[in-house]
Amino acid sequence: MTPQPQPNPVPVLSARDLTKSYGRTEALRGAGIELAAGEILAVTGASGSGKSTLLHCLAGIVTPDSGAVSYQGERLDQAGERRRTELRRTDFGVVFQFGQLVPELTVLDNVCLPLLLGGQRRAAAAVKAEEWLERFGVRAQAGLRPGELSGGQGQRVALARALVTGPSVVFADEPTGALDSLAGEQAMAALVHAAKDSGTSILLVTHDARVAAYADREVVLRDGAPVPSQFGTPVPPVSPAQRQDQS
Ligand SMILES: Nc1ncnc2c1ncn2[C@@H]1O[C@H](COP(=O)(O)OP(=O)(O)OP(=O)(O)O)[C@@H](O)[C@H]1O
Repeated sequence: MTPQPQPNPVPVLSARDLTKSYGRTEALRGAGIELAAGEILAVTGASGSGKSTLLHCLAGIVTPDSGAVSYQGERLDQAGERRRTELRRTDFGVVFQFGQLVPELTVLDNVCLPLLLGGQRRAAAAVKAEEWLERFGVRAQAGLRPGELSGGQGQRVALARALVTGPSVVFADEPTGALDSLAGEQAMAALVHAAKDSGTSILLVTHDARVAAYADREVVLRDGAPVPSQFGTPVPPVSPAQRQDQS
């Protein structure tokens, strides 16, 4: 018998029985999920199935109507806005489809920003930011402004900014959704490499099977709840050669 994937006994992040409605729309209907330390989990599903809402609840951006969200044993759904903002600054990294870089700041300053907000000195922040720009292959662009970057470069800068604080969890909502397939592949490969290197967990929302193939495990949402089981199914490994074939 094929062994069934088991949830990590002490997940870094977990949610159970989440519900969330917007007016009469039930975005989440009893959704549960567990994310292990260092795990890359893809949340997939049709448009409107509740993927982004689930990510927002897990990241403490949205408060569920009912159910529990726990981060390292702390109830996020019961935490105040100040604590949730603090966690997003210190423990979580967030990246969306459009990187949301600050257009007036240089690439380097964009990546320094979360460190400066966390109280680090500028010189130390710049050293760290340059390291992460290097890891994502965009150090040469450090002095440019976001408007001068290609879509792929901009998204890799956004990923560097999400990881520069050394978060435990990165929430990535369609991080390659605005990119062509090659740029998307490069950004995903860089993200997975960096996360595995630093032991960062990633919650990855995507509707793209090729992006989901980078994950360790996949949970499919349908109508606001996971199918077929709360703990998801492992994603079959996809070799780089197969990925090339698919692009
Ligand atoms: N802020 C909001 N106000 C009103 N309705 C919302 C809001 N956010 C989400 N919804 C609704 O909740 C449902 C789930 O939306 P959600 O964005 O979570 O789905 P999704 O799976 O991420 O979709 P997509 O893949 O299209 O981004 C949808 O019917 C959506 O219209």
